[in-house]
Amino acid sequence: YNAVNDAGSGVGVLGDTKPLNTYLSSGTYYLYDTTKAMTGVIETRTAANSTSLPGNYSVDPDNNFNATSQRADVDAHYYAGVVYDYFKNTHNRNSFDNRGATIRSTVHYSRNYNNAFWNGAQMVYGDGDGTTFRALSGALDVVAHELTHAVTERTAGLEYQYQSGALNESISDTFGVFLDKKNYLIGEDVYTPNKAGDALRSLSDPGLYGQPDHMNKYVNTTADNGGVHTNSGIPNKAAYLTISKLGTSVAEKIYYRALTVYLSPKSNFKDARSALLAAAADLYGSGSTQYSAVASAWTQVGVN
Ligand SMILES: CCCCC[C@H](S)C(=O)N[C@@H](Cc1ccccc1)C(=O)N[C@@H](C)C(=O)O
Ligand SMILES: [Zn+2]
Repeated sequence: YNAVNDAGSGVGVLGDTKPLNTYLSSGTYYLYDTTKAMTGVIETRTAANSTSLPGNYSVDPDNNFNATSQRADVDAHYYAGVVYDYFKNTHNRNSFDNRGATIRSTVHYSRNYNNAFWNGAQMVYGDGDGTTFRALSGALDVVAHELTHAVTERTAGLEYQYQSGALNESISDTFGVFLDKKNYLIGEDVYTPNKAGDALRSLSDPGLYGQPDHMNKYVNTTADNGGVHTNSGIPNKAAYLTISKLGTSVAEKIYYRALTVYLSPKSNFKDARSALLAAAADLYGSGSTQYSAVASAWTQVGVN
């Protein structure tokens, strides 16, 4: 695309000011980013607390998106650009389809909606109820989580249930940590705004938030598509052990190669171990320290 961008600015969910790539048309500024080397654009819309998607474009008369009601829009737009840049610059992937597809986000979905999701076509964010969550697009790891679901859907296609679903969830959390490097927590910037220091999940200690961190604690349930948000703690712990040992820049190459070359729709945790080992072998050799670090991580969570 690379059309002219009308650089705007905005205030995000946490009250921080950030630059925005916007588009001027007939005297109105749109959250419509044409600056990326992609066929499509990055566009942000609002459902205005309805559940109808995709909703209308987020607009502003003076290119300063600083109204309180625009904070979720600002962060969804800005962080979508950050995640686009990450996949392009770090993994040479051009959007979730690797063909420059438009990245569409809709904020203000429903009322007091304590969640965010990828619906197969776009990202969708709730505002939270102000107690459990504040607007979910306010966290980079949430945006990375959701956009990674799109990448997973176009590559491994991990079925969203039982072990393949927990793996799907874990891949999204893991790339959330690859993007939001400040810690191994997930959702901390938007979870329980009135309570400091907690998070929705922890990769370093899944047990802190009620998740298993070893196969012998796997939860057999039909709830939540077979416990995909619970059992993700096991591959999440393996990811933590891998990242803390090898560093982000090595770990993210192993994970991206496993996701795009070796994992498939019905892959379970054991298949994930094999996929990550195969990727590590391709990248660093089967006798490498990287390879043995991956093997050790999965052995430590009881997946051999
Ligand atoms: C609509 C049904 C729910 C779909 C699940 C989406 S992909 C999901 O996993 N959402 C994340 C949102 C998130 C991500 C990172 C940090 C905080 C919150 C999620 O973990 N949702 C939890 C609350 C859940 O659905 O149990
Ligand atoms: Zn998810």
